Amino acid sequence: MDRSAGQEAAPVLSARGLSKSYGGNRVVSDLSLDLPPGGMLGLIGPNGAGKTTLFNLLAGAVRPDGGAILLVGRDVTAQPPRARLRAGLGRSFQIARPFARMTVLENVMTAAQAQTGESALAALLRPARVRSEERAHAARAREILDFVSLSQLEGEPASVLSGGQRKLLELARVLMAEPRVILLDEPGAGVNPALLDLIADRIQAINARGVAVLLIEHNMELVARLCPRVIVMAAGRLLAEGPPSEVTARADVIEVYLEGMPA
Ligand SMILES: Nc1ncnc2c1ncn2[C@@H]1O[C@H](COP(=O)(O)OP(=O)(O)OP(=O)(O)O)[C@@H](O)[C@H]1O
Repeated sequence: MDRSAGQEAAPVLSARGLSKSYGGNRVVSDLSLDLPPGGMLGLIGPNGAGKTTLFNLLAGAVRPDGGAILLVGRDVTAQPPRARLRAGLGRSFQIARPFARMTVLENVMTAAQAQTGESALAALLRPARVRSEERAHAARAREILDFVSLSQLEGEPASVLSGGQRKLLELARVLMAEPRVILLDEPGAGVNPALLDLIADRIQAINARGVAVLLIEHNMELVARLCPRVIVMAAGRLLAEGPPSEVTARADVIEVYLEGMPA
């Protein structure tokens, strides 16, 4: 079979038959997905569908009961989050919790993948090298803060940031690790419309630089704006996949959303 014509590039991130139960409750069930390099895929579904648990599995925060996760073609299922981060997998959290007393700049710098400066011993033995690495991290953190429009707040404690600004800071922290794929958990939740526009624009810009994005989001306008394709999860399973307008018009998708609504 000739697969060269129209052949898609190998996925940057794949889930193969992932499952996870909590106390007999199957939260993720035989779930598979592929994220192509530089792709942008939405992950939608009603509350409790298992979306965040899937993120936890992909990022390594939770071990699956079954199935496998491949990052750039390598099986990382047994690897801890830090190793996956080093291999290029970044993630943001639904509830951004910056270090409140640290400055905005320091918050971004702590997300750098420390090399020499990671150990106190290195700081003692190679202080010049550690200092020069710190300067490089600060310069890069400033570039990223500029990119997310938080430069003016770099010296302020993170505690002064609004909800939307915290989401931007979270994005900046993810970028500091120079990921090739990012998992974004509800970047638009609780954000005012003006900042939402900025966040959407920045996510698009990150994706345009070749970073693949898997995005959990309840705001369907935002999903439709950002994602050419979405997958729908319901009760831990993959229910549907396709362009947002097609998927959200499906009767089975509408039904699972309605089931979660108060009567
Ligand atoms: N650590 C845990 N222990 C027990 N049950 C859990 C745990 N984590 C998640 N669950 C359960 O798994 C189910 C799926 O939760 P999850 O947070 O993954 O859903 P979600 O699709 O992200 O929901 P939402 O859109 O509300 O964030 C829920 O019923 C939740 O209570």
